[in-house]
Amino acid sequence: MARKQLNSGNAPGVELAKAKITRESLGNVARLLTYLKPYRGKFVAALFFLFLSSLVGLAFPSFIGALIDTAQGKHTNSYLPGTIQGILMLAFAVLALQAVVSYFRILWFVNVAERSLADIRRDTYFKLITLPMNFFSNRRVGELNSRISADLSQVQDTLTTTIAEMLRQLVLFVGGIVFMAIISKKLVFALLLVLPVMIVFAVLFGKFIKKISRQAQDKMAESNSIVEETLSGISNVKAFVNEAFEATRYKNTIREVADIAIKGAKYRGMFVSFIVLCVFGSVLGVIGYGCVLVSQHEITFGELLKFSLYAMFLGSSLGSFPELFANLQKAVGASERVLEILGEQGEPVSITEKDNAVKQKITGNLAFNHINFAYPSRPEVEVLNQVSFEAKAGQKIAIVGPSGSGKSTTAGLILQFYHPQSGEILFDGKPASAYSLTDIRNQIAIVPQDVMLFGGTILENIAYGKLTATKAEIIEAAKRANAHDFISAFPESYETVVGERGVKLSGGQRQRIAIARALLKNPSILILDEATSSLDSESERLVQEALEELMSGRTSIIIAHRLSTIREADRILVMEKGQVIESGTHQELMRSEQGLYRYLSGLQFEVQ
Ligand SMILES: Nc1ncnc2c1ncn2[C@@H]1O[C@H](COP(=O)(O)OP(=O)(O)OP(=O)(O)O)[C@@H](O)[C@H]1O
Repeated sequence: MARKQLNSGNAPGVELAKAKITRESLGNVARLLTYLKPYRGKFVAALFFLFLSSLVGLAFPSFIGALIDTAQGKHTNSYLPGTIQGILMLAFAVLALQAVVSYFRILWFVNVAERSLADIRRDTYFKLITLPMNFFSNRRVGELNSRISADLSQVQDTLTTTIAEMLRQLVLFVGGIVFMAIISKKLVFALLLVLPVMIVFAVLFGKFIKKISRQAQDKMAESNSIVEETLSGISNVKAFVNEAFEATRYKNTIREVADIAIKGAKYRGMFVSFIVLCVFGSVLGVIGYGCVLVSQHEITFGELLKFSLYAMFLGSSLGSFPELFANLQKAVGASERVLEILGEQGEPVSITEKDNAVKQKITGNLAFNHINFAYPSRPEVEVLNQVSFEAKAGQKIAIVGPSGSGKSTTAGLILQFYHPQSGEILFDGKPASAYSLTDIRNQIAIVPQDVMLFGGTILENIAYGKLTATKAEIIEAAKRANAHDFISAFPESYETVVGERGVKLSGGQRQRIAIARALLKNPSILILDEATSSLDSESERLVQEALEELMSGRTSIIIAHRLSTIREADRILVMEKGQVIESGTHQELMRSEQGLYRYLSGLQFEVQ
């Protein structure tokens, strides 16, 4: 039977989909096996030791048979000593060899698998974080996460356990047949008569079971995503009093999972019963026939015992194949999903820190020239239509407009998260393509609506803007961002842990941390995505002051929700349905009586 896993993988409990084993899928997996290359010496040694230990395992029935025969005064095996003592001594020596070999085989297999898996994990992660935004908009975080955790753990299990076990069982199977044939061809012939029928039946049955377990896995994934969505949006669930709705939704899918799994278990149970009945039943029949041969003095009693032990090896290795094969199928599926990521085209960004130094400086001139854009996931919906504007270095450009008009999309294009289908984005008069992606993003900072803080300390969170910053630089940035005072008020000051397991910061405090982060980055172009939720007036004043400090001397693109904050902007672009329909200063735009800006201003004035 398949052994317990020997590694750090966390695959148990996560049922992974299996894939068809075809020449193509095996070819794919072979691509992952190239990760074994640096460790091939150890891997080959482990394989050899595995082979050796399996082979040595095959010697035991011979020892036992020979012991019985010798006790009865017969010397049936000319390769072994003729005395009980001699056989025992040799058997113990082989046992000791087996112990040593087994130790190294496990150690080396795990060693190779863990190291190569760490390499695959690293590459997959590197690939993931350099993939374009479009890749992420089409996938769920949970699904991607499971590729790195569950899928790779399955591959790991296969490398450390399944492959080894398959080889071991194969050696026992083939070796068993050969040794049995040496004892009695007639008996082996009898055994081989029943085997092929059982194998064909087992394969067909296995396919059927696979289909059912796939259904269960799909349903399970559905129920997992309910949990994930509900928990990550728990405040929404509570606010809408939708606990009952979510509970029913989850209860129903989970019941379906159970129903399908039970249906699967029924057939799996039948499958196991079949194996037990047929495999062991036929072994029993064959041994019965062996007894007849002993009574006719064709073989000795010791040889029959030896044969029976080999037959048991054969039975157990046959019994273990379905599970091992299923594991292999899962690993093939898992590898294909991992390879899918590894095969994606990443963005040309560097993942080595030393390549991140700015090579081409941008002073801060930015222009959009007749930009047309549709998201790759929805190519038929034009989100930006002929958008043109210019921001000279140091200017403040505000973008206003109703929800869905394309403001955040414009920011995404500046950051090169996406690329326009037509038109050009120019930095200092040169097209974006003339710069490396790293150079552009290194010289732009964004203060987003929802500031994301990592689960580390405040110091680390500010340092995210410039990883090489000294503590003095970080404190200086925090001071300029009006954040130093509130940070110092915490008992652990800059070492205070924030995020899920730490202090919860208020919206205004988070924004000031984001501003400090941006100050530290010292960008030429700044994108401010103004928070829609309003802060209390003191907090608002502190944030506004910090923003003024941040904006001074840089090109700022302000996505504004409150028109009161952008009166001083050099130009205001008014967007509607992906088009810039008005542009000018606050005064200019207010003069246009029928203008959208004036209308929106009026609305906000009424609300305030
Ligand atoms: N990743 C995406 N894939 C496909 N369509 C998107 C994507 N992101 C936004 N859109 C669509 O693009 C349009 C413009 O969205 P955008 O977020 O730029 O608007 P916005 O003006 O910033 O709105 P808001 O003020 O509500 O933030 C919307 O119709 C939106 O549905």
